[in-house]
Amino acid sequence: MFEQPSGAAPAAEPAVLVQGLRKSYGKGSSTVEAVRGIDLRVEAGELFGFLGPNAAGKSTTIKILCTLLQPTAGTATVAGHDVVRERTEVRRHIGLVFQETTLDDYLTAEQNLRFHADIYGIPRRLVAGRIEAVLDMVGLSDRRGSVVRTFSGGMKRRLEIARGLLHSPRVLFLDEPTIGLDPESRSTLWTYIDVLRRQEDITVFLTTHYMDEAERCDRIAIVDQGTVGALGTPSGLKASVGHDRVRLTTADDAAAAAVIEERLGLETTHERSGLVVLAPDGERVVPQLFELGLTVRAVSVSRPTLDDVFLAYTGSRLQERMAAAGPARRGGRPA
Ligand SMILES: Nc1ncnc2c1ncn2[C@@H]1O[C@H](COP(=O)(O)OP(=O)(O)OP(=O)(O)O)[C@@H](O)[C@H]1O
Repeated sequence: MFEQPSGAAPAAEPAVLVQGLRKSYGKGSSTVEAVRGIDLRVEAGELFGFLGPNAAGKSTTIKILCTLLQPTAGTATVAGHDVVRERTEVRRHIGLVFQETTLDDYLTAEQNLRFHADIYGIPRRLVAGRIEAVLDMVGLSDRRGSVVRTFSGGMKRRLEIARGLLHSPRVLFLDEPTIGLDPESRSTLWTYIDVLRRQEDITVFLTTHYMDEAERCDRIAIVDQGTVGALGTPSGLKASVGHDRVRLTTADDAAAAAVIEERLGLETTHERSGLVVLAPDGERVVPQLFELGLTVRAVSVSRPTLDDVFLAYTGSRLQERMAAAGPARRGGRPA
């Protein structure tokens, strides 16, 4: 029942395996069902994304996978270890970067990393080399001696990723890694995430509400109200919601619609912007429109986006939901 990543043979042991996962907070009438039965399988080496609006249950799921919360029901394994019964083993194999920063502002970048190396019991002879490697990976080697409070938001996030990688985890969890960063820092951070995926044999599991970040993933799960609405590759999910849209302005849109439907057998709709032709391959339709002898004044082709996928599977647009939640709701708990 689990969908495999395209092109890759399923590995013997998945990086993450979740079955029937549920989590409720509180008791009685104030119970919040944050996760309502999630199943998923993430293969080793994947960049897997959890895409969803505020309060969808993304952070709750990630916290369960990182052993920081106990599920109410269901099971989950990470790197082959049960998140409830084998917490120590799970923790040894994972790296975490959460929304809230947990760096010590008064220590240097290197001191923060050494502190982490001590906690994880990384053998002393390996520590210097490993610190060098992870700082290099996130482009902070030349700032190793600077105290963290002098860092920008983007640099801090990169240092946190370096720290998460220090003990060579098999799965790196990133909970909204670019939240609060400006567009340039977001883009820089993604450059480094790409570098680390090339250099480390690692699975990355991330949560996001940004469509462009979801596009970068090998596969994504669309999460809403504690359940997975859809799961697949970004291109597969987009293909699953249907057709390209060819927008047209003609001398007579009603007459054009009739000709297109009759001669090309394609469905049309009228929108404020003009006539829209729905076609499996929009680019092929454009020359056919001219061959029909229509007086076309403007034409454009657009493909379904992940936002269209989100709409198809949840009944509303992600950005509308985020806007409705408001800036004060970001990362917050229920009022
Ligand atoms: N400690 C808690 N106590 C009570 N309710 C909680 C707690 N943590 C989360 N919730 C509730 O569980 C639901 C899911 O929250 P969660 O943080 O998992 O969502 P999310 O998708 O990560 O959202 P965000 O993008 O805002 O971080 C929300 O209704 C939230 O208010």
